[in-house]
Amino acid sequence: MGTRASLLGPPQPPRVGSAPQGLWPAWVGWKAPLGCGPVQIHLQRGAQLPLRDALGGHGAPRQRGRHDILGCSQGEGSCAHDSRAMPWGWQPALGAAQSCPSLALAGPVPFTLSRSGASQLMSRRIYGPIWKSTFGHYENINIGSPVVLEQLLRQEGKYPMRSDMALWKEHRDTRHLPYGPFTEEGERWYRLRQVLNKRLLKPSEAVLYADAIGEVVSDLMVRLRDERSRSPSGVLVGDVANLLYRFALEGISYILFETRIGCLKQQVPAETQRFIDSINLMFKNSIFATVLPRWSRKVLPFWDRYLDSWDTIFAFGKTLIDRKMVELEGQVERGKEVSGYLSYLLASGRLSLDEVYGSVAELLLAGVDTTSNTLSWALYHLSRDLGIQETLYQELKAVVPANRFPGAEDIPKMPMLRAVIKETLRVYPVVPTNARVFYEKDIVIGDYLFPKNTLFVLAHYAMSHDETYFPEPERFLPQRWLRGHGSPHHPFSSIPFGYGVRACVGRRIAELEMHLALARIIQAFEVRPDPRGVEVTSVSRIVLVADKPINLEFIARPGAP
Ligand code: HEM
Repeated sequence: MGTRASLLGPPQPPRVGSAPQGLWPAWVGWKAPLGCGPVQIHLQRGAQLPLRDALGGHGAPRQRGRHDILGCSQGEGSCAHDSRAMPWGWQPALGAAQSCPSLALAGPVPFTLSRSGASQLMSRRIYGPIWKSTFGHYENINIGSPVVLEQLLRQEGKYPMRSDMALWKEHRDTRHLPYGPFTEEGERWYRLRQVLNKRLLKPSEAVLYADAIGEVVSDLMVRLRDERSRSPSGVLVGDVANLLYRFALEGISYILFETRIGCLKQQVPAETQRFIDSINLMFKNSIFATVLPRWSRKVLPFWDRYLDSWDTIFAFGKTLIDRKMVELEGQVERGKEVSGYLSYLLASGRLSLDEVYGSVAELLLAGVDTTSNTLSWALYHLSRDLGIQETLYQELKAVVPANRFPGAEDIPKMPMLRAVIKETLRVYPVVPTNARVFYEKDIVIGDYLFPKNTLFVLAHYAMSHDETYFPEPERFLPQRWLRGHGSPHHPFSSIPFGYGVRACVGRRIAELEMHLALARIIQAFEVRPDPRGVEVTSVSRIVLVADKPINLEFIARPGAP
């Protein structure tokens, strides 16, 4: 049955150590080896046809042109493909002068990786809606069309798998810790998600955290005013992503632990700072663990540092959870009703205490860079398009009286506010590449059958920048999401929170945080660009981040509460 057909894709990169298929199985901008050639893949049915012919009627592979365009001629140049699977298909790209807030403390790392989704776009343009790429011995099938993506994702089974997260699992296995929602698979994952989803995923349940988030937003505003007043002009805030990182970490910690951890204090508590440093160290050292051969773990310090930083992350969570346990026991003894997410998890009786430790650590990690970077991009664009910002401000003024702050009940009445976040996530899908492995069954797309365990890489950046669905895709136009405006787009063309039962569990919390914070900032300030006119672009580093600090001016609005 199995036959070989040429499938377009970049040439074979060299092997760099024993990149595990998992956390970041493949990500370094690699040098093209001698003898770049068309990549072969086993396909069944429709034998001998290039896959792109079957899908879109494109012509035969333009092998030479492909190499020229990708700067991948024999023996020189480097192909920095985005299309390799990461934690969720993410790619870290460290080494630029500025860094993602969570990585900033770790200092520069000697790797420079892919710039934004440009290479995804390039590959999609050259190869069509679906193409193959390889890294070491890993073969990826890249999906760059929402039509094909829909065909693929509609075939998901009950237990979808993103990628095998081997590196994270290694830590849990070494330390005998349970897996969380990212690392767990199959039936056990399903059971975990059923518990975690409750009290997080339904909009009506997420809204219960509005007061907690409002409290953290108030502290963000205090910090923002403080930083601004300390600038020479009295209005400039440098590196807003850093401030928003502290906001997002405080917000998600407050929701998860029902405890404030002091990220927005002028002096961050030492315990919290150690925890923040450990997140950075974990990401940094996992990069070494991905690219360096296994034997080097015994002779170089990165592996121990990787494990140690995870231990600190878990220990931080464990301390807060244990503290809460004691508090809860007291409350239950006094016959008091318990509320809050952690209380719910602990009281549900459906997770062991160990499972709660494992899940909370992974929820915490997922909920910080994602929201803070999205908010930073939204502010960056609003500062550059004062017309859009004014429309948003007028909407806000019409809905929220000047004597109070915006609340969760106002959000449904503010379509422009929601459109700004949607458009931000379209232009900067914070997870630019996701992945799926269908381990339960073979997959049919068009005329082709992919054997089970094929790694599909979902090129979300390319899809949400496709002009077929989003005219002038590089322009920030929130109005395209407003009813009666803009052209219809394919439902799978921009899915920043993923799809189906494995989609983001924190979506509603993230949206609530972003909407409330943005509304409060715009209510209080007119946001203007850095007067030095610094142009910022995106780079893929685990999540899509700014390539340099975003500095913005915050001009107080008269009469703001
Ligand atoms: C702008 C904010 C966010 C974006 C764009 C985002 C995006 C995503 C995406 C694309 C996925 C993969 C979905 C899939 O494979 O189909 C995901 C998974 C996940 N997200 Fe988020 N996320 C955000 C915020 C959050 C927050 C605040 C939390 C924590 C409360 C969170 C927790 C998670 C977890 C635990 C998973 C793994 C779910 C699983 O594998 O079952 N995310 N997110």
